[in-house]
Amino acid sequence: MLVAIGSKNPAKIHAVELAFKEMNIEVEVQPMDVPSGVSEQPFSDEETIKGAVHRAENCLNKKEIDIAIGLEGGVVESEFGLSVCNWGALVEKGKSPIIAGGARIILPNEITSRLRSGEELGPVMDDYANKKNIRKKEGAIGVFTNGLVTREEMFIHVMKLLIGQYQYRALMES
Ligand SMILES: O=P(O)(O)OP(=O)(O)OP(=O)(O)OC[C@H]1O[C@@H](n2cnc3c(O)ncnc32)[C@H](O)[C@@H]1O
Ligand SMILES: [Mg+2]
Repeated sequence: MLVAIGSKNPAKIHAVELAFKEMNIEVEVQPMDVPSGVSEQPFSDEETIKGAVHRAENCLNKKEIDIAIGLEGGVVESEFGLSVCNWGALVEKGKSPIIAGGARIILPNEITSRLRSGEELGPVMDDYANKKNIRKKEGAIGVFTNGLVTREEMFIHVMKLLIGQYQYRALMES
């Protein structure tokens, strides 16, 4: 089975590959550079979900692919502070998108204030931790959980929520 992923970010690509592998489903994963159709830094669940769905749909439009995955990161305001959010979409040709969300944590104020003034989480995290390309590696969630839950691991969980729902739908339709 050929599965497209609408990103070239290794943390996302690995998560897709590892999730299918863990579930013993053989797939060829094809990373594709596609637009998310939302801002570089989505600021709500709705915008982040939209980005995930657009990424997946744009893969389907581009090539003869049966299933496409979109994974999108964003932030969400709350009474307790700004949290990271991550959403995934699995899109099958001719069917409605399957959607699932990932674990979230509240970001520290020094990160939050910079995001509220228009900066993007990726570069802000690199600056804060004095590292390069955190978004492609452990992610903000990895930094602030002391490496216990990485961005890849969080996306693997999102992928399992997507694949499980995909299998359930197939079962119900059979
Ligand atoms: O190449 P793409 O697929 O776009 O991957 P990305 O790392 O840019 O990730 P998103 O576009 O999905 O995330 C939106 C923004 O939030 C940033 N971001 C999201 N989650 C992050 C994390 O865990 N650590 C660091 N930056 C993160 C990211 O760099 C973007 O600025
Ligand atoms: Mg991005």
